[in-house]
Order: sequence, then structure tokens, then C-alpha cells
Amino acid sequence: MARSLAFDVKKLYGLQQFDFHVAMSIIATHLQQQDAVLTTSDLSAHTPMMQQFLRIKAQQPEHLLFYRMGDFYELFFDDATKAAELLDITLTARGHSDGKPIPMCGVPYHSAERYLARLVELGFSVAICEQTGDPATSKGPVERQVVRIVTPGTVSDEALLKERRDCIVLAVTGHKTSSSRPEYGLAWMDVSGGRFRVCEVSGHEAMLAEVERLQPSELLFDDSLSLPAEISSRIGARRRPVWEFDTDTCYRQLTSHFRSRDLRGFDFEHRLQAIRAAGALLSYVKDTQRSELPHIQTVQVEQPDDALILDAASRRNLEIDRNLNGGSGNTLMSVIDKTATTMGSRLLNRWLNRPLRFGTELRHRQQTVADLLQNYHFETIQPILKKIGDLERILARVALGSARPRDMARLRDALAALPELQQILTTASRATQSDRVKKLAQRISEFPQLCQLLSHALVANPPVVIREGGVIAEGYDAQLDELRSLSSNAGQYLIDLELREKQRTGLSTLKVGYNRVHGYFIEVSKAQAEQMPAEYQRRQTLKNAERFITPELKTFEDKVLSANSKALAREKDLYDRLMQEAGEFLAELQGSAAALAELDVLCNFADRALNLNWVQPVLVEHTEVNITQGRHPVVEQVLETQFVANDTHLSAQRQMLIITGPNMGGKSTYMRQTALIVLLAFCGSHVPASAASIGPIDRIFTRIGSSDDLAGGRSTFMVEMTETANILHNASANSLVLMDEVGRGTSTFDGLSLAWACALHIADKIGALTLFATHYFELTVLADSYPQIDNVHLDATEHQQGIVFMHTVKPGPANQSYGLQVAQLAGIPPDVIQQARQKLLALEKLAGKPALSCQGPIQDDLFVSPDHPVVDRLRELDPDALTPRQAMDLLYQLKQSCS
Ligand SMILES: Nc1ncnc2c1ncn2[C@@H]1O[C@H](COP(=O)(O)OP(=O)(O)OP(=O)(O)O)[C@@H](O)[C@H]1O
Repeated sequence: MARSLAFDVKKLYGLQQFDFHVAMSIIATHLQQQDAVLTTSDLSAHTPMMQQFLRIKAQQPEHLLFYRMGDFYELFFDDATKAAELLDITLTARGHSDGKPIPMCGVPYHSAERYLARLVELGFSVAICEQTGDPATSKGPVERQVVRIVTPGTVSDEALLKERRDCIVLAVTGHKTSSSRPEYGLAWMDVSGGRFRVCEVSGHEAMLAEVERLQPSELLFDDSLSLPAEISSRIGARRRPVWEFDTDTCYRQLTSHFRSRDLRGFDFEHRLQAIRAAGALLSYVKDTQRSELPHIQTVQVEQPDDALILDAASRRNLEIDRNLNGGSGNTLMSVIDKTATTMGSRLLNRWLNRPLRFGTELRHRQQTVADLLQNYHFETIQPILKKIGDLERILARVALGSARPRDMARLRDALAALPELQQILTTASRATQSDRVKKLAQRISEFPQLCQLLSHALVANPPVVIREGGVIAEGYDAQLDELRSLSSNAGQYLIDLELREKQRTGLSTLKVGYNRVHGYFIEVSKAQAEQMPAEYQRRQTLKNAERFITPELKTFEDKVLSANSKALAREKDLYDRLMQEAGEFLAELQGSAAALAELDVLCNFADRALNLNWVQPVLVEHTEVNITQGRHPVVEQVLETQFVANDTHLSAQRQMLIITGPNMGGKSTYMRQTALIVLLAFCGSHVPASAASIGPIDRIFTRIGSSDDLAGGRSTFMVEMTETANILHNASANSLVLMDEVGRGTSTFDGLSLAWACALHIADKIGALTLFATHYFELTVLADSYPQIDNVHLDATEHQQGIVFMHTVKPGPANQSYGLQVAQLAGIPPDVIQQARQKLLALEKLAGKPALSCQGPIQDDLFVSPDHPVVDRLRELDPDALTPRQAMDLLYQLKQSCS
């Protein structure tokens, strides 16, 4: 129906080429206008201003409307009620509608950013409606227009952005395939960084993993998709109509933006889902920014196979940039990020969240870090990078025409620092054997012409905004200088004029003055008024004086009074041109900024390697994770005591380690450190170990910790099993799998059986490199039957005062659980511990062996429970030797011992 309607519109509007998207927009506007017409005719009793408001609001139904009135942005009706609550500001009323007061609230325009930041953080978007007409010439309300729409994922203002985090808007679409595994298309844009990426993934888990990786501030999803609550109820998630994802229209959107005939050059000509997501996203962002997005110069396809895959749960468990409480403390990022620029910090975050696979790019990174470490070159580079700052975001604002004067000054200072940087890079690359630093330096251009222009044009420390002027330096523009000197020299001119006219007329009372209503004047006393020369025209009569104007003074007045506003307008004009001129270098500047950010991250890797005593891992072609004296990068930094380093050796011959040991022994730390070392190695970083060699790993899976997903309707055990199922389905022989206490969330036998079967499946069927921590000692027997499985344990010893954790990984299984000792350490009351001890003894007696230790011989049949005493008696009994009476008595006895 929509499509046929659109064809009618095509006829109606005479569109040459059928453009479904444009047509649908016309229909939508048309319908909205009809709505607005209806509304306005209904509300003709409203003031003209309110009618204007309603007309504009009807076109922005999904955004809060900031309606500019003087020095305030006002909100009305439901917007006002909502905003007053969200921003904690006073709700008042203005006029009436239908006999009821119209709710209203407002925020001062000069502090609007603070309020915008809050709303955006809460996931709301705001349409900013400014006065665009001239109040002096307007009949009725001044003309107003929505000049931009601020949405959570498209903001580019410095005040609304987090410095060290990408601000991403993501679009998701997809379709179900015959294999019932849905194919998803994802497209995301970092408007403030000028990045546009797409990918296609297969299956639900993969899509969730991408969302977890990207952490979008805004998520647009195709209305036809049924997505789980964890996606659809995210802050900033919005349904978008299906027609926005129309393939043909999206394809055309993309080709017209990139001015290309097709999408072959971008390598996604046939990726329909990616095309749909990318096209819908591009038009959404263009619409909200009211810009053609000149800084989005390309779109890149991210191939899942190019990166080491981390599913959503593993990303969370490894606490890469967010800890399990959602904060940023004690994360890998918090330890590793000592970048000099915030653009470098954001790139580092992206790298950590998308480690590479084996390949040239990874080796290049490693080599560059090694080169930068030589002679400590990175230490001379970092201070210059600090001077350069966040070039990436400045360039985005230049492209969007929203760069502030201080942005331009920072751009100038950044460009001024480039020659010095190039010199250092030349020295560094001469000192190294590889050409990596040289190659990186070649990607960073110098911009002498632009740098000179900005230095000439801008004052040293410009104000925050252009509004009040004072941005353009003296000597840059003759016209501006003249206008400025006119207003600043006005005082002297008037003194000179007064003196001259006094002498000419000989009138002693003559003086020059100014008032707001009448402007400049020459005043004389009433008595001398009649002696004025003919060219003096009367302007105002006072009680004791007369005021005049002369043609000369009038000309001066016109010039001076307008000089100020003319100077401001001229300055604004010059500033805009300056931005345009900088915009002409945009592509090259963006390329240089990207290389600078990369240089920053690689210097950062060198810095961390040196200061944290990390080593370069050797990348080998065969499957192995061979770490000598590995440490956990984060725990090591926060511990007040010495961290105990441990080895990890996994290979095709030793695929699985069953890790036992006491609670608090260090099992989880050991497993996580292995995963983090692998992850760091695949980012090109050095690693916390004394040596490491790592083979090609395709994915890292983790099943660690327990949390329920009440909103998603999944219990702790259900979450645990879902994550385990994902591993069993998707792990390969090249995956690194961490399994921590699988099965603990259910009854002992169920849990043990599941842990047993999962471990066996991974070791026997998949062959993944696996660390399997468990408190089920029964699993340690697997090593006897499967040569690829080995036992290790975390060491602890018992002291008089209690248990001492050695945190050392030793061969073989643990021989004790120490559960009660750890509970005692945690402060469980002594009488409870005592009772637990008694119960433990009873259980051990019943089982005929220490219940929770594996000291006794390990049985092959793990799940045979100890026989009941009745069974033992029956076994010993000879029925033929019993009289009927004895048999009857025995039966009663047995019955009694069962009760
Ligand atoms: N190698 C180590 N060197 C020094 N301290 C360590 C080491 N490993 C762990 N620790 C300390 O021990 C604490 C507990 O470690 P971890 O959580 O890894 O134990 P666990 O064996 O997994 O315990 P549980 O079985 O109860 O989950 C850590 O928070 C850390 O303070």
C-alpha cells in the first residue's frame, strides 16, 4: 500500500526517478501537515505564536521541541511535563488550550548544553528550533525553524560527548533464512569521528555480541524485527519504520552519498542486509544533522573473520572497558590506557574490543611497538601528541560547520606541532631496521598552508563562541580592521569634532553627546541656539538646551552605530570561510588524524611494555598458548601484595586443564589472565609474562561468574546453560575456552553430570584449548582416560591460624576443598561452621569416604552412590537358612531401619 501510494506521489510531484525514500518522506510530511492543518484549525483560538509552535511540533512528534523565545528555549504541553520531570526544573503554564492552562517549562539558551547532555544521556532526542527571521521586519511571530536534532547517537558538540568513548548510532535490520538462523545487517556511524562501518552476521548470538562490542548510544532497529528485550529496551533504542530499510532506496542513498555508480568499490554490492542498514542509517543521520555529512567519505565492511571473536558474555566477563558493575575502574582499559590524546584512547578501546586474527596487520603493530621501544623513541613522541590533541573530533565539527573558535585554534596548534613530530619520526625510523615508523610517518601530512592561514587569521586565545567576536586577529582582514577601528576610535573623533565645531561657531556651550533614543547630537544652551549655522538641524528640545545634528555627524553616526554589528557579521563571515577553507583539506586531515591516533596507541603499547614489564609475545603458526610466568594485568596492579606469576601450557597435545583448588585459591584469576594475555597479544600489545608464544586463536569463550537475567526471564542457571550451549555449538579446535564452575547452579548430581559431559564434549569432540575450573573433584579422573586432558591445582596450605593461599598453579588435582575454612575466613559464625563440620562428617560417613576430597581411589563409575546399609544386609543374607518366623522378623527390622 505504501509503495503504491509512493507511486502516486511520484506522479504528483513529478519525480524523474522513482525514489521510494523521498516519496515516503513526502507522504509522511504531507500527513503531518494535514494533521497540523487540522490541529491549527481546531486551535484557531490559540495565539499566532502558539499556532506556529503547534505547526512545528507536528513535524517533530518523536522529539522534544526546544522552542527558542528570547533568551530561553521553551517547551510546551507533554514535552514540558516530561522535560520538567527529567531535568528537575519548574513546570509553569502559559495561556490556555481548551480552557486548560498550557504546561510550559524552559531552559536558558546559554546553559542549554547542560540540559541537552542530560536528556541525551537518558536516551531522548531534542529538536532545536531557532528564530531564523528578523524580528524587526517580521509581521506576527518571528519565523522559526528546526535547525538540528540532537539525538543520543549523533551528537558532535564537545560538551555532549564523552572524551574517551565513541558515540555510536547503530542500525540493525535482518531477515530469517530457511535455516531459521536469522541474518542480520548492522551499520554504525561515529558522527563525531567520521567513521561509517557495516557488517553482516549470522545468528542471534553474533548480533548480540556486536551490540555489546559497539555499545551504541542510539540503536535504530527495523520495526519488522522481533528483538529480545535486552536490545529493544536499551536506552536510546528506537523502532524505525520498515520502509526506511527498503533495499533499492538504501542502495541509492549510499551511491548518491559516495557519488559512485555502485557499491562494488566498497565491497558490499551484494550484502543486502548491510546495504539496508547502512542506507537507513545514513538518511537518519543526515536528517538529524541537517548536513550532507562531508566527513563521511567512505564506508568500510568489517568481516567477522578478520577479528578474534568475543561473544557478548565473554566481553563482559573479561572486563575490557567496563567492570561487572558497569563502571570503568579496575578494567583492562584502566590499566593499559596511558594514551596522549583522547582520539588515541578511543582507538585503543576499539582495538581491545576487536582484537585481530593472525596476519600482516598484527605483525606490523608488533614491529612498530618494538621500533618505538628502541632508544625510548615513544617517550619523545608522546609529549608532541599531547599538543596535537583530539584532531579527529575537531575535524568532524569542521565538516559539520559547528567547529567552535577554540576548535580552530586547537587545529592550528595541532598543525603547528606536526613538523616537529615528523622530525622525531624521521630520527626514529633511521634508528630502526624495519620501515614501520617510516610508513606510519608517511601517512601523516604537514599542512603548512592551512597552518599559516589559521595562525594569521585567529587570535592566540579565542573565546568559546564566535557570537561576541574577538576571534579573528588584527591585520587579517582590512575591512574588519576598519570597522573595528571605527567603533574604538569613535571617542577621539567626537572630541575632535566638538573642539572643531566650538572653534568654528564660537559657541562656548557647544558639546557633543549621545543618547539611545536620539543617537548622536550637538547640544547648545537655549540662549545660543539661534546662532547655529544653517546646516545644523534641530533634533530635540530640552528645557534649557537645544540638540542638533549635522550631515557630518549623521554620516558618522550611521557608520559607527552599524560598525559594531557589521564587524561581528564580518567576523562571522570570515570565520565561516575559514572553516570552509579548512574543510578543503578534510580528507587528508582525516587520514593524518587516523595515523596520529594509531601512532598514539602504538606508543602507548610501548609505554606499557616498558613501565609494566611486559614482553612481546611470539606468534606461532601451530595451535598453542604457551605462557611463562603470566600475570593478570589488572589484579597485579591493584594487589597490595606480590602477584604470583604462573605458567599456562595448552597445545594440541594438552588441550584441556582441569583446574581444582580451594575457593579464593586464584582459579578465576588464572583463567582470566590467560584470556587477557591472548587478547592483548592479538591487539599487537606486549603481554604481562616473562615469555609467551601464541598460535592462531579464532575465538575466546568464557563461562565465568553467575548472574541472572530477570528482565530477560532467565534464571542464573538458565543464563549459565545458555552460555555453555553457545560454547558447545560454536567453539573450534582453535578457540580458547574458559569454563568456571559449570553446573554449580543446580543439584549436585545434575551439576556434576553436566560438567562432566561438557568437559568431555569439548575435549573429545571439539578439541578447543580449554581451562576448566571446577569444585567437582570427580572430574579430575578424566585425565586418566584422555591424554589431552591434564590436571592442575591452585596450591594452599593449612596453618594453625587457618588457610594460606599460595596462588601457585601446581600439577595434579587438589587434595582438599577447604570450603569450610574459607567460609570461616569470610566470617560465618563459629556455631554454623561447627554444625557444618558435623554434617560434613556425617556425609562422609554415609559415603564411606571423605565426601569432598579425592584422596580415596577414584571410581570409574562416578555416579554410583554408596549402598544403603539395608542393601549390605540383604547382600550378606542366606534366605535358605532362615525360618519363616526369622524371615518375618528380619523384614520388620529392615523396614524399621529404613524409616
Ligand atoms: N596469582 C595470584 N597472586 C596473588 N594473588 C592472587 C592470585 N590469584 C588470585 N589472587 C587473589 O585471590 C583472590 C581470589 O582469586 P580468585 O577469585 O581467582 O579465586 P577462585 O579460586 O576463583 O575462587 P572461587 O572458587 O571462590 O571463585 C583474588 O581476588 C586475588 O586477590
